[in-house]
Amino acid sequence: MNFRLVDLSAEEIAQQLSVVEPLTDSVRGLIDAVIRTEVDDDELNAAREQIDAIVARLRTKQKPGSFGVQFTRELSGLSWGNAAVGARNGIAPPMRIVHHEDGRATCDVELGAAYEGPGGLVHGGVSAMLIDQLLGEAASVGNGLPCFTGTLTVKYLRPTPLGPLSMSAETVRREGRKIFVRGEICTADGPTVTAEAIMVSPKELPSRDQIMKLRAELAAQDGQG
Ligand SMILES: CCCCCCCC(=O)SCCNC(=O)CCNC(=O)[C@H](O)C(C)(C)COP(=O)(O)OP(=O)(O)OC[C@H]1O[C@@H](n2cnc3c(N)ncnc32)[C@H](O)[C@@H]1OP(=O)(O)O
Repeated sequence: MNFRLVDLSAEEIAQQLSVVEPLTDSVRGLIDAVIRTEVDDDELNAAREQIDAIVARLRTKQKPGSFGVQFTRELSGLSWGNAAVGARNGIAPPMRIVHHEDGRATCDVELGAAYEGPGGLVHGGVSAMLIDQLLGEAASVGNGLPCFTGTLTVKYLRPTPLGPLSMSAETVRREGRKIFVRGEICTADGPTVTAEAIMVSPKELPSRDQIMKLRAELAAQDGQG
């Protein structure tokens, strides 16, 4: 797993997010506009040239590979490339704000044209991804144990319309490193999707000793700087 410590304060993270989140929203706007625009072919070609120029501008300085998951010294995870919730990922549905209360995770999301499967309806794989993420967060944050999805079972009760949706997830029980969770996606008329999962906290997570060693290395770098 691509795991890295970064030396950023809460203020520095907030500052970076204040720049990155509007950029990601603009990318989401671009994706939506490309799907729905009715301008003519000349306009489409002109738009493509402008988009290619922006891509070239961003590529002048770029990380190799993926964003990975960076952790602060306080061990907050910055998974900004994440497919479901990445702050820098315009493909990720806009579901970054997740509330945790009494072991229950809840989240509101509004899905537009980019998430369509059947006409006017949410793609089943998108529903599975959204609920998988929330189930994982309920298991991980609710139990203080970082978890991977072991088994995910999704039941599509009725079609999920594009538009505003609310989601919830909670832990049902825990057996050692296995956390059994359940959740649902709802419209104002009630659930459209229910899901159950077994989330497993991997035995090969970086140990506390490894994390402390990385923190000590960062502190030593500070001393040299
Ligand atoms: C805030 C964070 C939100 C996170 C949301 C993340 C959502 C994701 O997308 S995660 C990515 C998708 N998932 C994966 O890629 C997982 C791939 N699989 C793996 O990495 C491993 O197989 C993993 C971590 C599931 C288990 O590995 P490991 O720690 O070696 O488990 P292992 O020691 O064999 O088994 C531990 C227990 O879990 C059970 N178990 C193992 N794999 C599974 C499974 N796939 N499903 C159900 N149970 C399982 C075992 O039976 C065992 O149970 P028991 O203790 O009762 O005998």
